[in-house]
Amino acid sequence: MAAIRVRGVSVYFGGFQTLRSVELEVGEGEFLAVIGPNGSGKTTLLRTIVGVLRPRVGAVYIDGKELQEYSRLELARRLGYVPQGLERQKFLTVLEFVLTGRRPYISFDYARVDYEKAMEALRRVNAEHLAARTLDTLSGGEFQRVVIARALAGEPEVLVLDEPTSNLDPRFQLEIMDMLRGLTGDRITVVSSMHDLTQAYRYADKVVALKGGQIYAMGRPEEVLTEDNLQRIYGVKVKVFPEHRAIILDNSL
Ligand SMILES: Nc1ncnc2c1ncn2[C@@H]1O[C@H](COP(=O)(O)OP(=O)(O)OP(=O)(O)O)[C@@H](O)[C@H]1O
Repeated sequence: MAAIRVRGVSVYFGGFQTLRSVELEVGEGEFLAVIGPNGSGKTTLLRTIVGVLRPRVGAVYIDGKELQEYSRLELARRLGYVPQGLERQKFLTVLEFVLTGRRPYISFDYARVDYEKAMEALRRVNAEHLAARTLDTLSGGEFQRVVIARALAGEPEVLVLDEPTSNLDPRFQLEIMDMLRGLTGDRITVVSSMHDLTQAYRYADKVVALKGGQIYAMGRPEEVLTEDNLQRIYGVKVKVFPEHRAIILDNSL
C-alpha cells in the first residue's frame, strides 16, 4: 500500500505555468479530494501524480521512492488512473475493455484469474450486467462506471480519479463515492478531483483547494470548505451547513 508525497512541483506548458510549487502529502488509505475552479490545475496535478506529466521542478514520491525510479510495469501495478473524457474504443466489449486493466499482470494471455478480477471490478461498480455489451452502446454514466472498473481490475494501491461522478445520476454518484470510501478501508489511497463540494465534505479525509495552479488551502474538509474560503476560491457565495455536512450555492443574497 502506498502514501504519496508531492514536493515543490511546478508544471509548465510552454511558457505557461500550470502548477506552482505544489507541496502535499496523502497518507496510505487516505481519501484526498482536489477541488478548485475550472482551469485551476486539478487535472494537471492528477496527471503529474500518476506520472503522465513530468514536472519541470520538484518530484512525486510513492512510498518514499521517486516516480521516475519505478519501472513502468511497477507503476502500472501500483497506480490506477481514471481520466476524464476517455475516448471509447467502440468495438471492444465491456469485459474486453475492463480486462485491459489486468495488462500489468499478464505475461502471455489473460488467465482465469484476470477474468475473475475483471468481473469482480464490474460488480463493484454495479455494471456486471453490461459485460457483453460493446462500449459504443453504453450511456455516458455506464461508460464512466466501466472506466472505473478497469482501474479497479488492476488492484491499484493508489487510485487517482478525475471527476469520477460527473456523468452519474444521484444514486450512482453515491454508490461510487461509497465504493471509493470503502477502498480506503482496504488501505488503498484515493485521490479524486471533484466539483461537488458536499461530496468532498462528506467523503474526503483531506481536501486540497487549488486556485491559479497554487494550493490555496489544504486540510480537513471542515477547515478548507468554509464559506470564506469558497467565496475567495470560486468567487461565488456559498452556504455551508456543518450539521448536515452540506454546501449549496447561495444566490439568494
Ligand atoms: N496540454 C496543455 N497545453 C497547454 N495548456 C494546458 C494543457 N493542459 C492544461 N493546460 C492549461 O493548464 C491550466 C490547468 O488545466 P487543468 O486541466 O489542470 O485544470 P482543471 O482544474 O482540471 O480544470 P477543469 O475543472 O476545467 O477540468 C488551464 O489553463 C489549461 O488551459
